[in-house]
Amino acid sequence: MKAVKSTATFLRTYSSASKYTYETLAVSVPKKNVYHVELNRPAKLNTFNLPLWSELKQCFNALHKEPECRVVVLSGQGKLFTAGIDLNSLIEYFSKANDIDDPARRARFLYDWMKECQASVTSLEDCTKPVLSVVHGACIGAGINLVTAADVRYCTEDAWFQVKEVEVGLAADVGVLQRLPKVVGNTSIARELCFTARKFDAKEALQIGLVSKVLPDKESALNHALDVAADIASKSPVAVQATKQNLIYSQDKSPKEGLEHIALINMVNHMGEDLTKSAIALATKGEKPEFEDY
Ligand SMILES: CCC/C=C/C=C/C(=O)SCCNC(=O)CCNC(=O)[C@H](O)C(C)(C)COP(=O)(O)OP(=O)(O)OC[C@H]1O[C@@H](n2cnc3c(N)ncnc32)[C@H](O)[C@@H]1OP(=O)(O)O
Repeated sequence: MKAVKSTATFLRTYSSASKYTYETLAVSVPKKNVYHVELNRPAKLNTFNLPLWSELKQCFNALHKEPECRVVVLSGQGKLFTAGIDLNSLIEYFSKANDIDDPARRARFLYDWMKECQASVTSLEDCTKPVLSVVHGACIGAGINLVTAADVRYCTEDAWFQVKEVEVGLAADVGVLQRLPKVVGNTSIARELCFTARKFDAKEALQIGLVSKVLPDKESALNHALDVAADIASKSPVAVQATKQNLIYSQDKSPKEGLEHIALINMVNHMGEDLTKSAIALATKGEKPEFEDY
């Protein structure tokens, strides 16, 4: 089994990651054009405090614009992927809201916070680079909202999942209710998991289609994700990113609308060099082409 290289080695090799420095996230570039974003609050089980919500959005917005980034692998440092929202920050936030006497202003304060947290999760979809997520240990509450906004999910044999919000007394509000039914393509199981908040394991996650592969441990799961990411990164970034844009767009549109969307994107992209390069290489059985950053 290949070992995962240390972050220091990656940073030496691909120095552009040093631009991306955060309090709650670690960003490295383990392979050419592959960025690795790690939730980095291991002592607090990578729980979502205010800086993490905000930095996730900043990071994915920045990677969206980073020409050298073609694929993102998302994982968590420490013993598990994430234990969900930081309950202390949740309590602190509600106590701040309760200090606002006027109901209209209190409601606006709560609304604005929810919208910020939603935007943080949705930044994975807004980023046109494919996001491959790797869950190990546990993925609770906000975590399952997050990974359902990723393009691909892998997990380890020891992983478990929980849409825990109803146990915390709230209806999940950062994406899982909207995305999980589509991700698993089965509203009955999605609703059961959201209503009961029961834990489910890696085997069930694979069986319902939440994850596409279960790997023995974190090292093999990360290596697998990085290999898939490197394969995607070797392809035309113009083609890959248009594919993601259209898959996301088509999720809640008719085939006709989705087809119109891809026709509009491709009428521009078909004039680009990547199509010609790829077609010539395939037709002549030539070498795999290299593509410019995008
Ligand atoms: C508008 C936004 C809306 C978003 C909503 C999102 C909702 C949710 O995410 S609901 C889910 C909330 N999360 C939980 O209920 C999980 C709570 N944690 C646990 O059940 C256990 O910690 C767990 C089973 C994950 C792991 O247990 P273990 O025995 O291995 O570790 P612990 O000793 O419990 O935890 C280690 C330290 O982490 C702190 N911690 C764990 N979870 C949270 C959390 N959710 N919020 C804040 N802090 C957490 C725990 O207190 C320990 O800290 P310390 O005592 O300082 O070592």
